[in-house]
Amino acid sequence: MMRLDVLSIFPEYLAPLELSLIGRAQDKGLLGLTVHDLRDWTHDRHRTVDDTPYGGGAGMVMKPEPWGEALDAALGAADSSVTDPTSRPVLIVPSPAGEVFTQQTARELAAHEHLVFACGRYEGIDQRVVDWAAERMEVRPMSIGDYVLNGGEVAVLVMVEAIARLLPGVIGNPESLDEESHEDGLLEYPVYTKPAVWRGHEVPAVLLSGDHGRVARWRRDQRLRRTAQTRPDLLAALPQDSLDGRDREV
Ligand SMILES: N#Cc1c(-c2ccc3cc[nH]c3c2)n[nH]c1N
Repeated sequence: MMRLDVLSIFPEYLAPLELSLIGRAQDKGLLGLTVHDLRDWTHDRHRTVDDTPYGGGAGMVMKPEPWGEALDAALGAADSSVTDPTSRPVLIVPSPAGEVFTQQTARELAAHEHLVFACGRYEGIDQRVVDWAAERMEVRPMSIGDYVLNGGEVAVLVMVEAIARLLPGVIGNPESLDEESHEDGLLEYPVYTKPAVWRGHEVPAVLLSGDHGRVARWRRDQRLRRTAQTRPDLLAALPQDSLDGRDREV
């Protein structure tokens, strides 16, 4: 069972992870999620987690001491002598300066036994926390996209959902993971359900034909057209042998 620990000064921000698929996966014992309040590792009356930046500048920086104690607790008796990389904890630090989180990243991280997420706020976490942690475990500063958020919690919601849904048993029908956007480099095909006509818009006739071969070819064509139109960069990145000659004529 994968273990996920999330450290934040706003633990209630992670409440949505108790819902739906992720919540049911926890109930089924497919993953273990613990959200920690970073302030539990402060020792002053005001439960202080931030201070002014060395070198001056606007805003505040998150103090290293609470993070050090919180990570000690989250890592517990993590056995640093373990050689299998997927058995060692990974510390994921949401940051606009991190590597971009993609479906490939989600697949990689879904293979690990223990992920720890450190949600920063203010101007960020004192860099020494990352440097200290990197002496003990894999540390991956991670960005969910080229825009600026106010903290790491939203990014953790995104990453945990993208990772957890790949774990065996979390998604009811694992076949629904196939042909999803970004799973194999192409965008997904358009989907339709009843009624056959809605506000003058008809379902494509091929989908009513009962000819599974034709439907499969149509869906493949739609994926290629959509990708070429909306994300040509993804087409360009596809391995040469993944598109047959016909595909290239899209
Ligand atoms: N991941 C990610 C982020 C962030 C981010 C993450 C953490 C903090 C802590 C203070 N400000 C933050 C912004 N902004 N944009 C992204 N893609």
